Amino acid sequence: MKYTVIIPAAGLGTRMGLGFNKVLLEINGEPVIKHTVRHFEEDPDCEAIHLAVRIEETAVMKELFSDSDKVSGIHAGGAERQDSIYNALVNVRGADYIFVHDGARPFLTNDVLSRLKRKVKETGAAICGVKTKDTLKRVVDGKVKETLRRDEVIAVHTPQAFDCSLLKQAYEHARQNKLEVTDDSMMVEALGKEVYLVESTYDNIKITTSEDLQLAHMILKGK
Ligand SMILES: Nc1ccn([C@@H]2O[C@H](COP(=O)(O)OP(=O)(O)OP(=O)(O)O)[C@@H](O)[C@H]2O)c(=O)n1
Ligand SMILES: O=P(O)(O)OC[C@@H](O)[C@@H](O)[C@@H](O)CO
Repeated sequence: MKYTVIIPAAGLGTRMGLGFNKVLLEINGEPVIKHTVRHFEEDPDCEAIHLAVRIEETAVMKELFSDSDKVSGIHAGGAERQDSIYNALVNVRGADYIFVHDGARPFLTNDVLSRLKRKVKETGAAICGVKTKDTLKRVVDGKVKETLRRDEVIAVHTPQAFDCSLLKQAYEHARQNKLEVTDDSMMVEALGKEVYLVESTYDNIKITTSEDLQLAHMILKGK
């Protein structure tokens, strides 16, 4: 199967507190976004890579990927992650499948990618995630309302993989209905479509806060 990947990288990285976009932070001598994009550069099934970037960072991103044949679109990001992805998505043509992967998740593995490819081919909508290790409770105003059934709860990661026409339909529907989402699956779920889960790895972290950076260095050391 062949696919196109959209990588949103147009955040501010506010929770990292660096004062600049965390995807440009160097780990192991290279910006996070370079590590992330490499997984798709090296995957023969990935035909094209589309990035959504902050307008002020367009030049630096173009420079970072100037030697890439696969990075075929660098698009202006939007106010929210979903706006950034939309701006890239409307420019994707001729793809059967679209994968969406956070620019801030640099530790994807080939096994996770392979599982997603198999599942999306079979079903049209596949996401990845891991079982949670802690007990999970729903808490409102500091008071426990309920304990969730852990066998029914998953911490969801990216990539998330979809049939191209389904994802485009889901994004248009979300825009028309002003849906605010935190992942792409939520838009497809809103259409009433089934989304299937495959296993991710605990290392497939999103670099979000400064603790994640320490974790990132440990993951790299272990590789
Ligand atoms: N308007 C936005 C917001 C986020 N992202 C991207 O979406 C991914 C996941 O988002 P998140 O971890 O929330 O990143 P930031 O928005 O940068 O972080 P923060 O919320 O702390 O500012 C990141 O690769 C980020 O660059 C994006 O492309 N456009
Ligand atoms: O923290 P935010 O809500 O900005 O972004 C979260 C998303 O990136 C996240 O839901 C996916 O990576 C899937 O976990």
